[in-house]
Amino acid sequence: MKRGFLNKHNAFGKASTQPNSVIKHEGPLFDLSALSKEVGGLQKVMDAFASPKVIETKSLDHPEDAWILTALPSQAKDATLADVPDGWAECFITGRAKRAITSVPGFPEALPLPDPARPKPYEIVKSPGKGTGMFATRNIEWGELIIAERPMLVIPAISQVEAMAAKGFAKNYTLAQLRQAQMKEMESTMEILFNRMEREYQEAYKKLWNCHENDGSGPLFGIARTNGFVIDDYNEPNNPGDRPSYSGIFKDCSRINHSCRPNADRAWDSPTFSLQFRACKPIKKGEEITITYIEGLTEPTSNRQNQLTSYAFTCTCEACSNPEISDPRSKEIKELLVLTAFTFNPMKMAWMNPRTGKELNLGEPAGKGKGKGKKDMIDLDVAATESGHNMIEPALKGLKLMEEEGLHGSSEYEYLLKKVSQGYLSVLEMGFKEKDQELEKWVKKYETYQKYFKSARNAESRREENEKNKSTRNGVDA
Ligand SMILES: C[S@@+](CC[C@H](N)C(=O)[O-])C[C@H]1O[C@@H](n2cnc3c(N)ncnc32)[C@H](O)[C@@H]1O
Repeated sequence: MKRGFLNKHNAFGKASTQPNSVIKHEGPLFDLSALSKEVGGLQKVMDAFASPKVIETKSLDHPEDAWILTALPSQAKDATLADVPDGWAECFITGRAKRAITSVPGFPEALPLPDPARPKPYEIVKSPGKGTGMFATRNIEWGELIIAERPMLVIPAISQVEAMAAKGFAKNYTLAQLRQAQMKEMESTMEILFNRMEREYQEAYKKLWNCHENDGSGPLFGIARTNGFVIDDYNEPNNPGDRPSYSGIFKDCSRINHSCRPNADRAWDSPTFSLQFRACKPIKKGEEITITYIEGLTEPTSNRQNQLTSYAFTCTCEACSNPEISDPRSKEIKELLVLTAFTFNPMKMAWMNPRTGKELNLGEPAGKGKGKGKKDMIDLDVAATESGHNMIEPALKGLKLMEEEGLHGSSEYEYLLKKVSQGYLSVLEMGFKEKDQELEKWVKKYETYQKYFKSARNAESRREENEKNKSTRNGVDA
């Protein structure tokens, strides 16, 4: 892949951070309706595409739907990274998102240091066959914070760009024209954002990988599409399917390569305005630090490879290199995950899929007791005991298989830890005192997992907290 091509681009002028002034788009972002009437479509008139019209404003209070360019956390004019080592992001966001970001309690908190007593745990160096990557400079423990980093840029995620474009462009555009116009428009906005970036960030940005060089993305937007991490907060209401609306591009985090059996996990933390990565397996000095770029790590190898096509590489991780071992094991894990998701409904005396509300045809619930008979007298206690027993066995098996498969950093692993703990809790409540130690062991494991991997503060943690408060208020055990 060609590198260094960006140096020639005329967008890379003098660095000018404009921290306290806000640049606002004037009029609709994607109104190219006049051009769409041209015979031959937009292709013919690429140079005539409207560039975003921007006006400077000192106002800090913007209408909810206005698209603005702003630095967050805001900085003094001409601030440098030497003055503000935690950094800041040049953002292209709505007035609504800016309000949401800045109203998070504690914003902008200082970044946590990985471990002040120990040397920096990573370096960015060449990774054979993968360009550049992040490598451990010392042993890193399970759960340890590897890096907390603020984005250099925050821009609309691709699904949000599409939602905006669908609204703003003329109806008679073909899909290809629409895509072309989106790309052109985003590239123009990226040029303005880039020119606002601090000089050191500009240099780092230019060096990031671009796997969208030949699809019309434009050099700056191509880099953003290759290196963006979804920011799990501040969603726009017009984004279909409640998908994350924003994406962040990072100096170091964006260098982390993919593995289907990753050793690090990430979470967005709103008060510090940073993305945080923790080791989800012990990592040895010299080992590459990897994350997953895709969903569904228990999917078959071919599905995972398909999901990676937009990144233009073929994964060669342990699982992708040994599909004959990995695929059947992953299939079994998936089945166990489905099984443990079922709950026993004592009113119906049946196992229910909580998502579909349908009964599972498993036969009788396992275990001893009078609840075994389908039409027996309904006995909530017995049903709960059996539900616990039934949950423990598949969950333990799933955990073991996940460890063998190298998936013990995944959210499914946490889910199974919870299921085992719940299982032991329910059998203990029924008087099986000998299970006390087992319960303690698994609850401790689950809580330790949560302490590290659920420590970030974002929309998800707020939602979980609300649900917990709601169920406590209703007198239900949280
Ligand atoms: C976000 S960048 C990661 C950093 C990048 N390697 C670099 O040099 O800056 C994503 C790109 O890295 C490369 N990459 C990531 N994971 C890889 C892997 N497992 N094998 C080969 N290439 C990989 C691909 O080119 C991908 O498009």
